Amino acid sequence: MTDNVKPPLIQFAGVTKRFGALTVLDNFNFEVAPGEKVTLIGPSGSGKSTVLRILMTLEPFQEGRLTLAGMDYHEPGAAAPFRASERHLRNIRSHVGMVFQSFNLFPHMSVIRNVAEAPVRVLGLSRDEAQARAVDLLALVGLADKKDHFPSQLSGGQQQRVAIARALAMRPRVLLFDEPTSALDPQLVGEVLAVIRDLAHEHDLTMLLVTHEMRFAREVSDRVCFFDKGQICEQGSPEAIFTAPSHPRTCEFLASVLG
Ligand SMILES: Nc1ncnc2c1ncn2[C@@H]1O[C@H](COP(=O)(O)OP(=O)(O)OP(=O)(O)O)[C@@H](O)[C@H]1O
Repeated sequence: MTDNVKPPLIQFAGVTKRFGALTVLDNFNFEVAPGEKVTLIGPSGSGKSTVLRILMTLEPFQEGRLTLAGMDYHEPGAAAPFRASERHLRNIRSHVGMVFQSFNLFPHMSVIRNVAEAPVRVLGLSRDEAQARAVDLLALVGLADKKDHFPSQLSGGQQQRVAIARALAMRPRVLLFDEPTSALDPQLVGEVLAVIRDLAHEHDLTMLLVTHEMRFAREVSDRVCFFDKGQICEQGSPEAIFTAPSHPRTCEFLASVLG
């Protein structure tokens, strides 16, 4: 009989992360399979964003092991805090896309250049190749007609859709979303969630999301993890977590956010 279980794409093994005296992750273990869509939910300050920021190499961690597609974040003999050379971190980062709360577009570049720039500079694509890729991705997020606009000419929802296209342009192994709609006016949230929902349903991309949008988490996730004080207290299918949570902290949290 063949074993169909794929090795994890992401593996946190006993990771500890401290900010000075504050321990945010304590011996944290977490795996994500290729193609899986996983949502982290939980109270403010529980460490959800820190997990994404570590994956994006924006934060070092002190103990344990983290791998992405078999690549170890730490290099033997490399110095703290990252215990990896800048070159090594850059290589890992090129496989990870991240969409932040604030869209962080380059204000002086047109929309198409915002999307095409990193594939040229980091991946070495020709301008023509990168622009063709950008045109396709702008069509995917419904912004083909805005390619020559500048970020200041777009709504927040449109800017966030450009940020999604920009992250996809690097063809990442994993796409991270850190509260992608928190900075948006309520009437603009839907269009961004719709783009992410389509991506989740139609692509085999691995996605890790931190969101306070519970209905959305339920719709897009293969697995929902409830986070509290740097630990996953409970995890399971959206159905299991939202309709039959078993951990008292999950029940308390969901009662507070769902009313
Ligand atoms: N750069 C930093 N320096 C010091 N403490 C930090 C730093 N970044 C985060 N923290 C602390 O680490 C803890 C976890 O923060 P994190 O942002 O990961 O939580 P979160 O679950 O994503 O919360 P939220 O839902 O509010 O974004 C918090 O207590 C936060 O104050």
